[in-house]
Amino acid sequence: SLPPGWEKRQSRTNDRVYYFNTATGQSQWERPEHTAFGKGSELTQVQCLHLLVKHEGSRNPSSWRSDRITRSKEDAINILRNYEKELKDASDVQGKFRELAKQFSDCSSAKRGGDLGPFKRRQMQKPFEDASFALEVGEMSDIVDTDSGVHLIYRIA
Ligand SMILES: N=C(N)NCCC[C@H](NC(=O)[C@@H]1CCC/C1=C/[C@H](COP(=O)(O)O)NC=O)C(N)=O
Repeated sequence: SLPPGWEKRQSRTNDRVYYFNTATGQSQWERPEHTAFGKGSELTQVQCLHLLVKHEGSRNPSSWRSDRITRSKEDAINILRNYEKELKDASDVQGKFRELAKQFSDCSSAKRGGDLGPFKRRQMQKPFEDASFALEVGEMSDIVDTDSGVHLIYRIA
């Protein structure tokens, strides 16, 4: 399928197909490889999965998994590093991510495979927002640290 923001159109002058960039309004013959909202243009919203591991310093150290989360931040990071290794070896990264988030994420989004739904800037804590908006679709973050705990983020849209 085409990268987000592009439309395939039929040229009237000759029966060739061309590609229309709905973000900039320009057209081109070549099939686009990158999203129409290139690095330059401002992304207004993204959709990400996340896997949150809380620790004793989390702003809300409890979750559907545990009434009182007492693990150290260091242990939380080590736990995420193990998931990160598993994900990097996975053939279906998104499927594996949803599976791990469902089982282990300390966020209520676990029941949706870690899916937070689409969000705009200024909705999530800043480190999470910055990491999410810097990802390409299909890319996973490094470990991200917020007041909620430590996260892995996977951008899906
Ligand atoms: N718009 C959507 N879907 N929900 C509102 C999100 C509010 C936002 N939340 C976060 O930034 C944390 C870090 C990234 C995800 C997230 C989820 C937190 C993590 O768990 P908690 O620390 O709250 O116990 N659980 C839900 O909010 C915030 N500004 O506090």
